Amino acid sequence: MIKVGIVGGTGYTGVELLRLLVQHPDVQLEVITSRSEAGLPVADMYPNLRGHLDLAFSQPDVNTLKQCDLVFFATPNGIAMQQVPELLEAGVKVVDLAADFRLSDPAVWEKWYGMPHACENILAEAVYGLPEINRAKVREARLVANPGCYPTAVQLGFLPLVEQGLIRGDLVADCKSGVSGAGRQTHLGSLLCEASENFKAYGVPGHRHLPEIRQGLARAAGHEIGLTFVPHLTPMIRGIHATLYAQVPDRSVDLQALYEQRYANEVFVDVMPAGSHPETRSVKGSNRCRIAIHRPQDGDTVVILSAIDNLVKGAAGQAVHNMNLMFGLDEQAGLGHVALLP
Ligand SMILES: NC(=O)C1=CN([C@@H]2O[C@H](COP(=O)(O)OP(=O)(O)OC[C@H]3O[C@@H](n4cnc5c(N)ncnc54)[C@H](OP(=O)(O)O)[C@@H]3O)[C@@H](O)[C@H]2O)C=CC1
Ligand SMILES: CC(=O)N[C@@H](CCC(=O)OP(=O)(O)O)C(=O)O
Repeated sequence: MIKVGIVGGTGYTGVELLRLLVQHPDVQLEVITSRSEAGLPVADMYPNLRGHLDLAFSQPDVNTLKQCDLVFFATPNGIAMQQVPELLEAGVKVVDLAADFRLSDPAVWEKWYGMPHACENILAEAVYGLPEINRAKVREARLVANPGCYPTAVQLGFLPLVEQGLIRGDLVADCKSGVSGAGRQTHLGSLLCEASENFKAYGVPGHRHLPEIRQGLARAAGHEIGLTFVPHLTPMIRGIHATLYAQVPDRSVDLQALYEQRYANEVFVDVMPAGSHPETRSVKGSNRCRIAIHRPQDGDTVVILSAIDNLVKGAAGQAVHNMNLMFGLDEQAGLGHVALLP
């Protein structure tokens, strides 16, 4: 059994990790931290875990975490990078659900996250944990940077086009997220009266996922790619829906076949029949990304639709997938959940 710790067990991604890990055949949960709830049995706070987990929250303490084989950080940005060097030194593997190790250039990190990077020296060894691109590297990694939720949906949607060099001009990613994407901490925009019966764009001048998506697409293409990324907040709890636009002048390419071949061996990416409309509820609670390709009759514009659950494929599920790869387990272990519909 792999001994696992979670730093930040009271947040939405933390409790989603717990939901997945209590059902994982190869995992023993050792440590679940919370500064605010230390001492409280986890199942008292999250009754969905009653009967599945007999463990209390504890204060984050690096010496206790060193007893684990792997630690997930489900904490705000800037926390993991303060403890990761010591954990790696002690032989503990790490998956960070925050952004601390996603951007390879520390200057870009500082620009977008507003603080200097605490351990630039280990940035280079961190593997960007999108298994559909980096499976082999994740298998060898000690430190995995779990991708952001929007970057997961957008990169998986654009990758086959970008890898084949089929795109002309800039890309557009028009994305919508449920409110759980903002986390469990209190802030005005997440209140029922603010977020329900409402729909709005945000972060238009520049969202911190923009450099992450551009970095991933540039690596796939071998050169920089222009991208307009506009996130929106929708009145739902879970889910991301990305409507992606690309100029693909070459009409001779069978895009449906291209996508089907690219993801043929990817159990967590479902290329739907041509002309489908993936819905967020068709991935709710599951680790799937569902993708559909639309090629209108006229013009060069291709429209790709991509849907994920932000807390699963966009966070905790992808983190468990990465753990499975890092420990040579069945990739699907603990991730067999069918989406909740309706
Ligand atoms: N929500 C989402 O859809 C996604 C989130 N992410 C990322 O995952 C991370 C967690 O997100 P989410 O679960 O939504 O966040 P939440 O705000 O819901 O939870 C944050 C957790 O971190 C703990 N925490 C906060 N500060 C510290 C600290 N200084 N030291 C140790 N623990 C701390 C909190 O518990 P306590 O204060 O009691 O210690 C809490 O358990 C974030 O970096 C987020 O950007 C990534 C993809 C998707
Ligand atoms: C709806 C909402 O607020 N979503 C969050 C993004 C999700 C997130 O947690 O960011 P990371 O993936 O970088 O960790 C936001 O736009 O800031």
